[in-house]
Amino acid sequence: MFFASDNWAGAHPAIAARLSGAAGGFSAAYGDGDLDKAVCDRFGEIFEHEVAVFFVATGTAANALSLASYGKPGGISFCHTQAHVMEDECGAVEYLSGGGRLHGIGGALGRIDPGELERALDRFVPEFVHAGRPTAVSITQSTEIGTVYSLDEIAAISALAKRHSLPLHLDGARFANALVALETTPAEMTWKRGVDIVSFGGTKNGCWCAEAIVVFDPGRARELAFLRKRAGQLFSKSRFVAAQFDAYFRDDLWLENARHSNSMAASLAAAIEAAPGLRLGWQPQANEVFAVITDDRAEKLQAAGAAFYDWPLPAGSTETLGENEKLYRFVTSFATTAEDIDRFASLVG
Ligand SMILES: Cc1ncc(COP(=O)(O)O)c(C=O)c1O
Ligand SMILES: C[C@@H](O)[C@H](N)C(=O)O
Repeated sequence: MFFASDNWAGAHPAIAARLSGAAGGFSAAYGDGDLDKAVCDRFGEIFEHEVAVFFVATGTAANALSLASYGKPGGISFCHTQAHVMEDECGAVEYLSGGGRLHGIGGALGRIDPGELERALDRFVPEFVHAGRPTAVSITQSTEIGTVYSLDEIAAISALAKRHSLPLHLDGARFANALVALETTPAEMTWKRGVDIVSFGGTKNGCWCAEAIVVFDPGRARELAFLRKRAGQLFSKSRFVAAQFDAYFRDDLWLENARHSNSMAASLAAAIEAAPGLRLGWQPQANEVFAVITDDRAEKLQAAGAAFYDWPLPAGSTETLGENEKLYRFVTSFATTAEDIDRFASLVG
């Protein structure tokens, strides 16, 4: 019963097999191989748009390089106050953008509040050097607390960014989970709603180690090519990332994995709601479940083998924690089974 993170899950067997299958023979290196090109073309088909694609090793690299590619001296990227780029990337954005800053915007349940974003952006007077200057807006989809922006919410944030001539970045470490939750298409959830650049995550959804930056304006690609190399993120044997995405997209495995992961989260949430003395922090929309549990019961669950950990209450939460209660985060994955959920339910019942 490992609910600590989908980063704990292994690789899907089909992806592992494809990776091994790509091991033999020779292929041009550094992204110039036939498989690299075929997979990049596949990204274009999936997004229904001409794209430039850059494989990188981690979601942090994808986020930091995406925002750095729009960086300028005094640049500021706007993100949610509890965004991963703000709280869990060790200053990667600031470092790779040569000193760019992050400005946190509030909003309930992990989603940027458009009114707060508008007020923050309106405070910046062009060319007033002392304050620096906005360079990008970044949203996380699905968010760090398992919620999802609706298509209209993405469009509203994008409209604000565009009013200030800013690009919109989407941290899609869990892109597939959000996509199937909204039952929409990659095009509808990105460029058709004004998203300019995507950190496209595969690692948490069945890949060994496969992340990609997807750029809808190929004119910006040249900058990213140099930023990626300088960051040490250009794989020499990039065919092994391409092979993973080849299997990931084949027969819509990526969507099947995400649907399974989300459905396991819904089952886990139901088990929590049915359990005496436990309660959900909020309804999950993707593959992350947050629950309020007393310390003693959490300890018993962890002693029985359930891996999960406590999490700070999100901004805008109406939840109040009792003296011996904490909020805990549970993350499901393609590898979570119904037996895991049943075992958890039997322990909390
Ligand atoms: C929302 C979000 N974005 C980005 C990342 C970064 O991914 P990585 O840990 O591979 O750098 C994570 C990590 O799990 C994440 O949860
Ligand atoms: C750092 C931690 O939050 C990681 N991104 C996870 O989702 O497990």
